[in-house]
Amino acid sequence: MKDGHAVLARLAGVRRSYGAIEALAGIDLEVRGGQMLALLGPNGAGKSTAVGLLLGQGLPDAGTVSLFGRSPHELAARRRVGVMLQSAGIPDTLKVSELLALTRSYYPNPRSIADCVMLAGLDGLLERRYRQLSGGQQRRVQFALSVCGRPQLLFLDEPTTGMDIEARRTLWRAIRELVADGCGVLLTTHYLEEAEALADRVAVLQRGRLIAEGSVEDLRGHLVQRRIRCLSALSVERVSAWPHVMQAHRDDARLELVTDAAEAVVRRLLTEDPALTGLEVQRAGLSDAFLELTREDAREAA
Ligand SMILES: Nc1ncnc2c1ncn2[C@@H]1O[C@H](COP(=O)(O)OP(=O)(O)OP(=O)(O)O)[C@@H](O)[C@H]1O
Repeated sequence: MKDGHAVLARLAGVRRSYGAIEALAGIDLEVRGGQMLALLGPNGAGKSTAVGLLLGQGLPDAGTVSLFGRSPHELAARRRVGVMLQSAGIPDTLKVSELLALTRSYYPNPRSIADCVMLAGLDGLLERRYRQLSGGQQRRVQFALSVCGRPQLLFLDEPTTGMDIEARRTLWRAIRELVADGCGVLLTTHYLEEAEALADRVAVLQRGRLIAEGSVEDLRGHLVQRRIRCLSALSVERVSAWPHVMQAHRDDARLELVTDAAEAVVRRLLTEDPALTGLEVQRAGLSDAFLELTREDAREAA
């Protein structure tokens, strides 16, 4: 099953406009086997347009789109793909077992029902009608349907929306197993925590352009900022005037600072307030990096 990290899907120099709206302004993107790429971006950034082109919905105005080295319009390429989209269009009067049987019948070498039940956590749901399931249970069935054909490439659009913590953990475990087994995954999500937990690579789209791409670590590395929290009587006005303090605010007794020179600022805090307690220094997470990247890009555009 494994063949290194071969490119399974590629967008090269892709442009796509809807009338005057440029949804994709020339992007290059690759999804590789055995890896998860998380595609992030604010609303309207062009994520669905990019995924749609890879699924053979429409054609780019310029550039090339390929799936397994073929056109996404070829059935042979699409057969190797699994899709879990938000708008699932599932015949909802059918039982879960019937939905699985129907979907499995489209594929030459489907997973067994038992495997699907285990992967997606469908215990006890097979004889229930789809429309009588809770939102989170329906998402699990959608996941099972997307993987039952043993796809080599899986598209997941906000897969854990509406799931409780336990169901989300089960799904994350299943996705990790698939990736370890060589499957390539393209995840689009607004849950940065999910991208942080699962993705090997992250690409950030904004206004149709790719503004950052790399590992979660690379993106975090973009940020030199640290967040310092402590219990201190020092005033916000006073610490705001110190070099390298970029933001300061107070929440009751708690003082919170953002700085690009944490060590120097911590030293000064301790010197100027020997009574200081509860010191915490936090590294920025993916969500901080994402916010800063998109803000920076918006500033440049303005
Ligand atoms: N069929 C369409 N007709 C006209 N404009 C469209 C169409 N589809 C998308 N757009 C526009 O193209 C841009 C990119 O939309 P797209 O749906 O790809 O963004 P997205 O990143 O998936 O957003 P979201 O996070 O809100 O789902 C938006 O400005 C959107 O309004």
